[in-house]
Amino acid sequence: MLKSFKLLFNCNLVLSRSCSGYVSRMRYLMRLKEDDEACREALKSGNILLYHKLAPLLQKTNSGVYKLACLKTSDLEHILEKVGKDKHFVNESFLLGCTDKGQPQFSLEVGDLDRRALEQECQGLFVDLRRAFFMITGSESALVAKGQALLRWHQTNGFCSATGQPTIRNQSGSFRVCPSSGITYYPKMAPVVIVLVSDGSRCLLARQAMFPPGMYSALSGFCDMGESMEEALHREVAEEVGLEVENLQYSGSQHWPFPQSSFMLACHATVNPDKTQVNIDTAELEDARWFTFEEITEALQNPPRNPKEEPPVFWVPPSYAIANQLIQEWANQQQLSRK
Ligand SMILES: NC(=O)C1=CN([C@@H]2O[C@H](COP(=O)(O)OP(=O)(O)OC[C@H]3O[C@@H](n4cnc5c(N)ncnc54)[C@H](OP(=O)(O)O)[C@@H]3O)[C@@H](O)[C@H]2O)C=CC1
Ligand SMILES: [Mg+2]
Repeated sequence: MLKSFKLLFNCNLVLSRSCSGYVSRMRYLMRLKEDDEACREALKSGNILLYHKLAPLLQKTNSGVYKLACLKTSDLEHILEKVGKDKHFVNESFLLGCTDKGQPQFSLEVGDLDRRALEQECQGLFVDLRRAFFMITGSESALVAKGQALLRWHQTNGFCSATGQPTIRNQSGSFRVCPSSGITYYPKMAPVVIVLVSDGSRCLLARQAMFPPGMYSALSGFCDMGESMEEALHREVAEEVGLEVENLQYSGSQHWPFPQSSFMLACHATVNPDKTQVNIDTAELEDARWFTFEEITEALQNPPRNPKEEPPVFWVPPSYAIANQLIQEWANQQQLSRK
């Protein structure tokens, strides 16, 4: 009894400590978003992710793998001066978040500066984001995507859509405002549903003509104005493959930076095993097919190393994509039900 009480007490202590750490970090970030002066101050001791025309800077570690480059602000000021730019340019950075230890993180676009000179000074490489996703670890993927998305949003929201006047950012970059109309613009994501449809023993994957050769993914589509996630899901499956789904089960969500920021809402769904005949909307999809557990397991176990150079006949999106999570979950569930 005493032992279990102690255990409970210790658990609560750990929970409340980690919780208060999380809460204080979120409150700190909230203050940086609201207080320009505090944000400028935080930048001085922060880390900055660099992007050249939206391509993030990666650095090779001693062990030969690539990681996202996070430069100290003071180091970056020095580098900027070396490539002929005023060091105060760092103030153009946007706040992304903070590390577990409370160190603020920012992103900065340096597309106007000489790419090669910067790469040399930073001992790194600017890499297209899609390629970068194959080179860095999963935990860095969300941060690098967020950094790019925020930069892109600011680049395309420089003018008020009501007055045509330039909008002005706050220091953190959490909004832009039009001084003339008073309209405040906040960074936006477009909601997208993504669904893995199963008939009980197979799952349905599709490909668009623009996908890399051989890659099939779960069905997806943008939500229409005023639609719920469930309505969008039913509609997209009906539109794209002519099927009626049931038993929707929420799986998770993900911010997706391509081609603009999407907010992916991922679900599983089933169809009646007697009604699995697909009728493809060829304007949207090049192909849609039912895949067996064996085909899926093979694809999950053997992801292509370099899909551009040696595309396999069939492969699924890589692990950083939420489509991969859906496919993994489906395969795990199939495995359990076969035991
Ligand atoms: N993370 C993941 O695992 C996955 C992510 N995705 C992402 O999901 C998103 C949507 O997928 P997709 O199946 O192509 O979508 P849809 O099935 O809705 O098809 C795209 C269509 O939507 C139009 N469109 C483009 N942007 C928007 C918008 N913001 N709102 C409404 N309609 C729009 C396009 O028109 P137009 O003719 O102008 O191009 C195009 O006709 C994409 O960004 C894709 O990259 C998809 C699969 C997996
Ligand atoms: Mg679609």
